[in-house]
Amino acid sequence: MIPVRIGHGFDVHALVTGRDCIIGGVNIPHSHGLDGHSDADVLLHAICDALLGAVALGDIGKHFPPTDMRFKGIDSRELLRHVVRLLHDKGYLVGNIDATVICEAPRLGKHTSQMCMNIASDCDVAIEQVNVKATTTEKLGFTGRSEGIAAEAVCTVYSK
Ligand SMILES: Nc1ccn([C@@H]2O[C@H](COP(=O)(O)O)[C@@H](O)[C@H]2O)c(=O)n1
Ligand SMILES: C[C@@]1(CO)OP(=O)(O)OP(=O)(O)OC[C@H]1O
Repeated sequence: MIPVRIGHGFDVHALVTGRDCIIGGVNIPHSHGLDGHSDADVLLHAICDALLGAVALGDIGKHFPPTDMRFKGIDSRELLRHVVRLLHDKGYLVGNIDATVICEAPRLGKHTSQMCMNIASDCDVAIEQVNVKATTTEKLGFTGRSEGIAAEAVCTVYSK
């Protein structure tokens, strides 16, 4: 068994009216929310993909197809906890997670510590093992025009 593995995840969701803006399990007050089959938590989806990638288990769409009504409106923290169980079943534990959310608005600085707490709890790790950052794209591109929000995540996992 490979003792340490890394994973990478990337996700994008469109910003629309009439939806909640849930990022890292935090419902952030904002004029627009994120569109998707689930609660569209772009950050948790990038983290799920990083963890799945680290243990070569495919991607989020393979495990939770967007055509499956069981996942309509689902809280992505449930998806993350399921992914962590799969990782444990494969004999691995989460090492650390570092993630970046990319958007002009909402401002995320005051919410990142709660996001880290949610992620650490769902991944069964200490808060020191999780980091969430935010950046803009200086008004450039689809994130710069606030058409959507992107997130990237990298993680390490290690064998039990
Ligand atoms: N949605 C965001 C974007 C950024 N921040 C914080 O602002 C800092 C500067 O952003 P730049 O895009 O100019 O690098 C960034 O480091 C974050 O701390 C934010 O809170 N919310
Ligand atoms: C999370 C899932 C669940 O059906 O739905 P979406 O909210 O559309 O999110 P996406 O990042 O496109 O990943 C696909 C699905 O697995």
